[in-house]
Amino acid sequence: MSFGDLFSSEKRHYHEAEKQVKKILDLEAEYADKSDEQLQAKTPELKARIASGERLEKVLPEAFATAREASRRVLGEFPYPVQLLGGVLLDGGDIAEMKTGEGKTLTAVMPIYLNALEGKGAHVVTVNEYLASRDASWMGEVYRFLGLSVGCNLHELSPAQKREQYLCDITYTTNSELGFDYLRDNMVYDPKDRVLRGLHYAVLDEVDSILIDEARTPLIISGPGPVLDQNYINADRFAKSLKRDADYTVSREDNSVTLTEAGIRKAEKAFGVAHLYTDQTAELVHYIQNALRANYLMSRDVEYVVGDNEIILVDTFTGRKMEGREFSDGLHQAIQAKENVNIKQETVTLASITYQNFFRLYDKLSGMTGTAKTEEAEFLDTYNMRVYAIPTNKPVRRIDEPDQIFRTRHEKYEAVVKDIKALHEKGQPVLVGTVSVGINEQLSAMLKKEGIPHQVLNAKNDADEAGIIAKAGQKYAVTVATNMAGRGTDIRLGEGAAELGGLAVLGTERHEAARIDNQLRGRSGRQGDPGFSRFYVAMDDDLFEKYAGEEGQAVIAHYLAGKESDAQMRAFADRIQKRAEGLHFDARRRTLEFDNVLSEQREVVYEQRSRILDMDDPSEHVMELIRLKRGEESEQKFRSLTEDTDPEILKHVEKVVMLQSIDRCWIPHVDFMEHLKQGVSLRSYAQVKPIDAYKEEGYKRFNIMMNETTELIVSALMQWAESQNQTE
Ligand SMILES: Nc1ncnc2c1ncn2[C@@H]1O[C@H](COP(=O)(O)OP(=O)(O)OP(=O)(O)O)[C@@H](O)[C@H]1O
Repeated sequence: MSFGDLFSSEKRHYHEAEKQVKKILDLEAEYADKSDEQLQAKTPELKARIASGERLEKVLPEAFATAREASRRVLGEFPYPVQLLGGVLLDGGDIAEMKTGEGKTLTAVMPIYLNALEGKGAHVVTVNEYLASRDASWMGEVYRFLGLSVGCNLHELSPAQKREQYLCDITYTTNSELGFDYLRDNMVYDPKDRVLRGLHYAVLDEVDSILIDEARTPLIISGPGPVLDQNYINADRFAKSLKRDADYTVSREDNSVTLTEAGIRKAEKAFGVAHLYTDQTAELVHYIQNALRANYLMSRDVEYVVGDNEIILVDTFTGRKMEGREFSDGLHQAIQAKENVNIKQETVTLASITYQNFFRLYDKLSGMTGTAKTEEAEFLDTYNMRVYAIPTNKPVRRIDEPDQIFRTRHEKYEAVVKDIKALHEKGQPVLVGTVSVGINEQLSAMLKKEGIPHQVLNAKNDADEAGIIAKAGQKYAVTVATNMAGRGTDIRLGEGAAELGGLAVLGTERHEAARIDNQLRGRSGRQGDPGFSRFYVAMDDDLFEKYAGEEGQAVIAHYLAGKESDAQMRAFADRIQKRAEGLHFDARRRTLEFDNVLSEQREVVYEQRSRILDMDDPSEHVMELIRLKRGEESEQKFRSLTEDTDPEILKHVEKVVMLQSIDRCWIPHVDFMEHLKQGVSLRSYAQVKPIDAYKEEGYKRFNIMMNETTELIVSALMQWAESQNQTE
């Protein structure tokens, strides 16, 4: 599809949505005349029509008109036409960009009501639990009035309670709780322990936070790894018994230790294996290799020091200790064995998924936010969601001033404080945005010195902050907040504040994404309120130090020498911000590419697990595996061994054993992918080898594992059967 086509398809789509809005508006008077009972009767009626095959698109105007009228009666809020437009686009599986204070919470009610009528569950996903609970109880009144059930899924709930929430027609929850529930559901041993029932339709509130900002770090469930102490100790003992050059050689150039032929023979003898390098001995080789590296490449007090029963890494460039950091992939444990300190248990990743791949599992996904247009291409490319900018209910009156440019941060903060003081003296409310908590506190100290009373927020307590930020529009209020603080709460102007010019937003630094800057600006000027926003930029800001590069530093030097104008530096700041955005985009892309490898396999494994979980009688499957792997004779033997066992118990055991085998094969694979991802030189991995190479490697390993799975199932069952035989 060319851009031109895309553009016209978007226009067509938008046009269709407008037509739907008109239909909803046409129903306004008719629905206003209905009694409560008549309005409530629409729910079963529409449900039945959808169940008998009527298309959602067809039912939409009536469903929206119903929810709209119910909102008026229950909440006293009647959705504006622009909210209807936003709602229709949400139903279409796209992103509605609606400015702060336009009433996104209410907008979502209509498409959620409509999609819940299908009876498969509709989810509203927010970024924190405070918002989920607030919106569930606030909007919940409308749904309940219309006869639908509403749940709120929170972290603290038990599986049984969670299940109850997900069984409601509509469920409010957070992105992380939802993702973890999905992963946990795929790790259960009894289908009754699952909490979710499919992923049907979701509206993501603050969709850019969820799908862009949080998309860099996947959701990971980890658990204790195998206890390996003895293996490390054995390998260490073996390594220490070797003689340099006779049994092993060291190459400092490529930082490696290699066993000689004699060394290999010794290893085979020491560990009782016929051949050291085979498929079955890979794990052993790994232990030996780590023990060799620990003993002959890593030097105490150079690469690490031994602390209070622990190994502490040393940065070999600066000589500084790196507390809390560890060598990966077993080397740390090998060094612990070498130095005879406690061997920490390893952790393994039991399951992981990126938000990208998780949310793509929904039949239909939509989202809303104040700021998405800047990331339009990524939304389309990654999620196949289009971004529509919804016009505001009233024209925006806020004035966005050009950035103020300073030579140094010091000068900048002095100017910020001076401006806050002036605004505060006349009573105009001020919201000061900072990128980091550190700056937040520094500014607060400066304000204290000036005797300016103020509130400080740094996204640590969502519920308290919502209360504070809601008051940021009062006369004389000065609020210093990090970007994320109190998100999702809109700021209404207090009495007399509009006459003073409305809320003043001062951004003390340009963020690494323009989108986040826009979010801050958008805090002011809601529903046609007056207000202004202004950013302060200094040449030694983090943004430039991190992303300007050499040529950028030259531009800055020019400016400092008086050779560039402020206007040129504004354009320069835009350019550097774009560069930062590009790099972050690349990072998300890479995370996703790694996860894509896992994703296809996750599908197979989770499906296999599900199939086993849902099996009434796994015996047939087990028999087939045995027949396949071991032949008729084993089958006979197995049957005779298990003949007297209670068939119900046998079924249960067979199931659990099969599930465990799948997990045992799957987990190291996930962990392997994690290693790749977390590897120090992730970037070099991606540069040196094309991603496809990893994919192939993944498949290869996976195939082996699937074969092993069958092996494991069979041998575990045989073992179990034999033990049964002995005890009887
Ligand atoms: N149609 C309406 N009529 C009257 N009040 C409304 C309407 N829609 C929303 N509101 C009110 O407007 C305020 C802002 O709503 P909401 O918090 O949903 O805004 P928002 O778009 O989500 O903003 P934010 O970006 O802060 O999340 C709320 O107090 C809500 O009650």
